[in-house]
Amino acid sequence: MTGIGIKLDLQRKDFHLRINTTLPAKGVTVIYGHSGSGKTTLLRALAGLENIPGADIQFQDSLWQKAQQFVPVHNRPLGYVFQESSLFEHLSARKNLLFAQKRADKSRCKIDWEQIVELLGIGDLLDRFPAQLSGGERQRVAIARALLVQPKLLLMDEPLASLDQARKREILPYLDKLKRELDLPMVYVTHSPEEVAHLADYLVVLDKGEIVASGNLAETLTRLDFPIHLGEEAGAVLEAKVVERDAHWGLSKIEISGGHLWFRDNGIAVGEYVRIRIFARDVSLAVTPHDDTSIINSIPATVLELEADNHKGLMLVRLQLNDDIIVARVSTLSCHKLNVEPGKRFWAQIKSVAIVQ
Ligand SMILES: Nc1ncnc2c1ncn2[C@@H]1O[C@H](COP(=O)(O)OP(=O)(O)OP(=O)(O)O)[C@@H](O)[C@H]1O
Repeated sequence: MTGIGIKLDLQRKDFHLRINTTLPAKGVTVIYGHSGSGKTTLLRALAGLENIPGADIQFQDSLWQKAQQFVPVHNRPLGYVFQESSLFEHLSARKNLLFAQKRADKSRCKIDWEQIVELLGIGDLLDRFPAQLSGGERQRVAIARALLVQPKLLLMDEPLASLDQARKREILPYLDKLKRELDLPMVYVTHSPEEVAHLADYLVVLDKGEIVASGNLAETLTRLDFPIHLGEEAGAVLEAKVVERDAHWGLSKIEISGGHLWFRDNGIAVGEYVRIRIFARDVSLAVTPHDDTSIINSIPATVLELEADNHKGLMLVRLQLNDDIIVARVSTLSCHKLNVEPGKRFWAQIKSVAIVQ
């Protein structure tokens, strides 16, 4: 098996957790849901911090739990980062890291000290004790410590939850870097839409102990039957690369799978990858590409499906642009006039693009 198989059924007073899924063993899987939906319990069961009778847990070819067999947490090759950093208070940051390094399985020394210290920007903090670190710095050291155990899987349970907004913004780029530079699968629990937009490759949405949606981020976010709104609006998150900057007009050109888009330049260098959000309200449809409108972005798109929005005058239309999917909010009248139906080709006019930062 190539993924992470999880099957469990747990009844606790009025809380019932029922999971039967296979998560990818690559990239970042985000488990997203409201408080009390069962995210932490699921992560703890996967880690072996919780022994749920009858559960089946398999990581690639290794059985971690089945019938009477239960591999305890210290024998599972994983790193765990908690909501509040669990550093040893009496040890300096360096000694906390050395402790992890000693515990590491020497046969798997893939992640090296220098690389981790550099990636997490903690070189200047190593001689400080946890009490001398800010919340964000402590979490960076805690992540480094989890990585120096040389895990095959990194589990993170709301690692930014105890931080204020400014500190969260400070740490997200480090998590982005880890994701891009380490070939390490991660399962990341959060109830923050911002962290989903930033980090998720695969999304699992939990509600009252059940998975109500799961799949690749683009697929899951753009579902019309169960719209998951990151923030106040339906929309899509896409990966893009900055390919040109036009200083004269103050614009940047980014490449997505279906073509390119221009948006307000915000200083990101050519060659950098970014994630962008395109809200359904900013996408309209046209039969032909226009140059008589103020909208500069027009991309060929095929209608996948459409569904009534929560107002009868509006429809949500799911559109395929090569490998990417976006959603447009269009009036029911326009859908009727333009005869919008699955399989038809249009030009998606995209009014604005938000960079996920
Ligand atoms: N050890 C326990 N004993 C009894 N009930 C528990 C225990 N741990 C969690 N629960 C209950 O199980 C349910 C799911 O809790 P869990 O912590 O998994 O949710 P969560 O989605 O991670 O929530 P949050 O985002 O608030 O951390 C809640 O109703 C919680 O009160």
